[in-house]
Amino acid sequence: MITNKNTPGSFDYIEIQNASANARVALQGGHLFHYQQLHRKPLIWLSGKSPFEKGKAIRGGIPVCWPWFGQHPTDSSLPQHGLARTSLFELIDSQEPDENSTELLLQLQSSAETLSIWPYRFQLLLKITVGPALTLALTTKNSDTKPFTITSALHSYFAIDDIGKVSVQGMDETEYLDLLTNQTLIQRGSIHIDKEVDRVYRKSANTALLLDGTRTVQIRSEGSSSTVIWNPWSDKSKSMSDMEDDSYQTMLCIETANAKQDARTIASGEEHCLKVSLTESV
Ligand SMILES: O=P(O)(O)OC[C@H]1O[C@H](O)[C@H](O)[C@@H](O)[C@@H]1O
Repeated sequence: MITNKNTPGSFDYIEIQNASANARVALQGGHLFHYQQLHRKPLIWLSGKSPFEKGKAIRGGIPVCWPWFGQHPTDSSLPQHGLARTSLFELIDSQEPDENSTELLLQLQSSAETLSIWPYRFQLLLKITVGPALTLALTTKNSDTKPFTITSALHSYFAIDDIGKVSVQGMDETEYLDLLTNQTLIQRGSIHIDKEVDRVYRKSANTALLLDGTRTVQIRSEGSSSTVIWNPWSDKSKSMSDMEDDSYQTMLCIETANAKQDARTIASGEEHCLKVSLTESV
């Protein structure tokens, strides 16, 4: 079942319920902010202090960072993580192929407003499939006459039981850029988090595993060879108005990205798809 809903502040979202899972997707940002398999805990984390306000990004869920990830490369006055996450997408198609699966197709197209921030014509399509797995496929189509270069991320916030028990597998021997120190290092073994972490793993494998002591999540990426791992830890959580002080203990971002050297140049008329598929097992 697909239902149009809105919060008391008139923040529009779509609620999906089928035989295997339920989910919620805001039209602002094409932002999935809830996904939960039947009889399981939510897989995707959402801050209890997240604003649902027009023009402000939701804290949690899977923000679409596009057409740049992080700070704009030349103009730091432009919004962090690009223009998509605060722009209004439209729902252009929805399907319920069987009782276990629901598909939404959302679109953002260039407009006078986007052109004033980023001077290229584009069509951005986000296909979200809610079922036993959660899949997001973000397709960038260049409808301009000149090529453009994007960085981007499907910035997934995972709900976890206890950050102290988390390990992320699949990055052994992978080079990463530590965004906190600007050092390039090599990962040895699994990733464990015991402090603030903000890293871009380069040439990362297509599959990573997140284990938190109670469940395992398989993260399969396509069209991406960079993965961002982020946990703000205690001090930064306290400094962020949209996070609860101890929320760093129950969330971890593992972001399927085209970040840093993994930027993609798309020729006029061409397209690029960044995709992630999440499957949970106990
Ligand atoms: O606060 P936001 O703009 O949502 O960004 C949240 C985080 O996103 C990514 O993980 C970046 O690598 C971090 O540097 C940033 O702090």
